[in-house]
Amino acid sequence: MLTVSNLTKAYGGRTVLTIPDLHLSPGIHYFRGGNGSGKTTFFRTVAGLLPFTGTITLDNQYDIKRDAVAYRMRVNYAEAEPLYPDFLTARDLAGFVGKAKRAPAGQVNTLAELLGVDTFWTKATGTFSSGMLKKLSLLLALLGTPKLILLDEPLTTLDVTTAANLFDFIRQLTDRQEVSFLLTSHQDVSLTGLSIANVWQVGDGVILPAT
Ligand SMILES: Nc1ncnc2c1ncn2[C@@H]1O[C@H](COP(=O)(O)OP(=O)(O)OP(=O)(O)O)[C@@H](O)[C@H]1O
Repeated sequence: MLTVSNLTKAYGGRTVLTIPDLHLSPGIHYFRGGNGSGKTTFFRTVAGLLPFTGTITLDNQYDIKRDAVAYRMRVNYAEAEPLYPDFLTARDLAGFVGKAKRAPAGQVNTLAELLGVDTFWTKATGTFSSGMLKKLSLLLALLGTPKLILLDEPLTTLDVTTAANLFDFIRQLTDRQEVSFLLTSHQDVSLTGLSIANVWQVGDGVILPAT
């Protein structure tokens, strides 16, 4: 599903990740590691938000650099701590992102109800609690017809009902083998109820299968 080759990611000349060769099969992948180990850097790089050296290819077809638009249409990302321009509403952002990601008719409203974003649809994000920001970021990451969704710390600040709805929805998508997910969490991922077959340890600048 995702192939990473000869990747090096540095900030200001300091290398924080080196990934010679990583193949991720379809399904749900959990990345664990201590604070500052490189999980968010890896996710932001795979999402196409950070420059890097090397190659990232989706489905042996879409190269993140060569096929930049096609790749980004198929890879969505929810930040661990999302921030938006504070004057925009949930409706504004879902409208923009839904259009950019070519969301199918009705998808925005269905997801807004699933995640409870409909209850604060027209409020400015500057007035949101951290849980409301998290719900909106998860909604945005589900829009369109992605093949891969990256969720950085989806459990933090999410209320129990919304978390159950979200993970039920993810289970349906992965059962139908439509979408793959990469997750990070400092909390117990068994709380998601998802069957996570692939666990990776991030640390010392590398990513290795967890033992
Ligand atoms: N914008 C940046 N500029 C410089 N260094 C950065 C930047 N972002 C992250 N780093 C460094 O890169 C390393 C990896 O950070 P990253 O945020 O990827 O870790 P993480 O595993 O997501 O951590 P956490 O679990 O605390 O969220 C750390 O040493 C961090 O200091």
